[in-house]
Amino acid sequence: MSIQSVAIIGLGLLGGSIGLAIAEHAPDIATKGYDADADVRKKAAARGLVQEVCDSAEAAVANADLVILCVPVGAMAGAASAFADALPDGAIVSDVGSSKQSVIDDLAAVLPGRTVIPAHPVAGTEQSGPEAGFPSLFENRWCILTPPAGADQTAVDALSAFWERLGARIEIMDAEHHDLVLAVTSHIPHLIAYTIVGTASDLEDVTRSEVIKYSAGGFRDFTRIAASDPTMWRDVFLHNKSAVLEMLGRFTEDLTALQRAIRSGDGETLHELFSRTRAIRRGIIEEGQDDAAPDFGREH
Ligand SMILES: NC(=O)c1ccc[n+]([C@@H]2O[C@H](COP(=O)([O-])OP(=O)(O)OC[C@H]3O[C@@H](n4cnc5c(N)ncnc54)[C@H](O)[C@@H]3O)[C@@H](O)[C@H]2O)c1
Ligand SMILES: O=C(O)C(=O)C[C@]1(C(=O)O)C=C[C@@H](O)C=C1
Repeated sequence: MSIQSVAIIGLGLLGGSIGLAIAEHAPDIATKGYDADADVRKKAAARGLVQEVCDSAEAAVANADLVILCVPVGAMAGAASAFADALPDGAIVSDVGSSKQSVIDDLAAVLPGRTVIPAHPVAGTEQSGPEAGFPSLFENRWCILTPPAGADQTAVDALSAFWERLGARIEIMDAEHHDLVLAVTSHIPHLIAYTIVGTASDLEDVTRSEVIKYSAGGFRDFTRIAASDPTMWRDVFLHNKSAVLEMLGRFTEDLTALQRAIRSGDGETLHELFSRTRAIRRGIIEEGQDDAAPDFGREH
């Protein structure tokens, strides 16, 4: 089975990038798209993100052999219900959501008996919307597929081949493992970045001085991702709740140990940790992994 016709639901950063990447890397594939926001549809048409921008989700999926949901994880069920009755027989439904178990549960409920193969391209930026997409977003990036137990292998192979055409590297993982790994490598870093910007900003009120204005390079490097879309990230934390809370617990314990070391003047502990983590971070850069996802380890 090879993918000939793709419908993209949600034409923001991810949906737009998929449309542009298909046009560049797989121009034989036909593309249609739909977004719930009329203004986004207008901008998507103007930028040519897909060949045809439709006025309904049902029109977009007619004749599609792959439908990709590119909406916030909290909107997946609603977006899929809108086209459920028009989905062609045999079509694969996938998504790009940043958490996976909740998407599997939500799509199984609204698309019973249909072929659903969730995916997560681990590639993005702090930008969002129809102006933000670009065709090289997925090149040399991981795309993690989390097929549910008993998933149709032909569909998994077809979806893998599709993402490979866009330049991605494929990893197959179970959804629970995905959600734990991404909690620590992506979700908690965003939470910390959002928090520290809020803390620094609140400090301006206390000190009556312009803390953010004088923020140094470290703060700026570290907080780029705090400019990310609030709806997307609200949904990630609400839908990957247990994995985030588990990893946040571990992180908090490590942070508390450092707090203790600072309070007690334990320089040895601080130096040992900073040396170890510097080597790990430098290793990521030297191995050329800086632009790709970390090594997730293989469970399969
Ligand atoms: N931004 C990233 O770095 C990144 C990376 C990988 C995966 N993701 C995931 O990709 C998905 C999309 O993120 P994005 O960055 O493209 O967001 P975005 O805000 O740029 O685009 C999302 C679009 O979905 C539309 N939408 C919302 N509800 C809809 C509905 N019911 N039907 C149709 N359209 C609807 C919105 O109008 C918006 O245009 C999210 O699930 C996110 O977790 C994001
Ligand atoms: O580079 C960024 O700006 C991102 O936040 C991208 C990023 C990440 O955390 O790596 C964000 C969310 C995703 O689901 C995948 C990628």
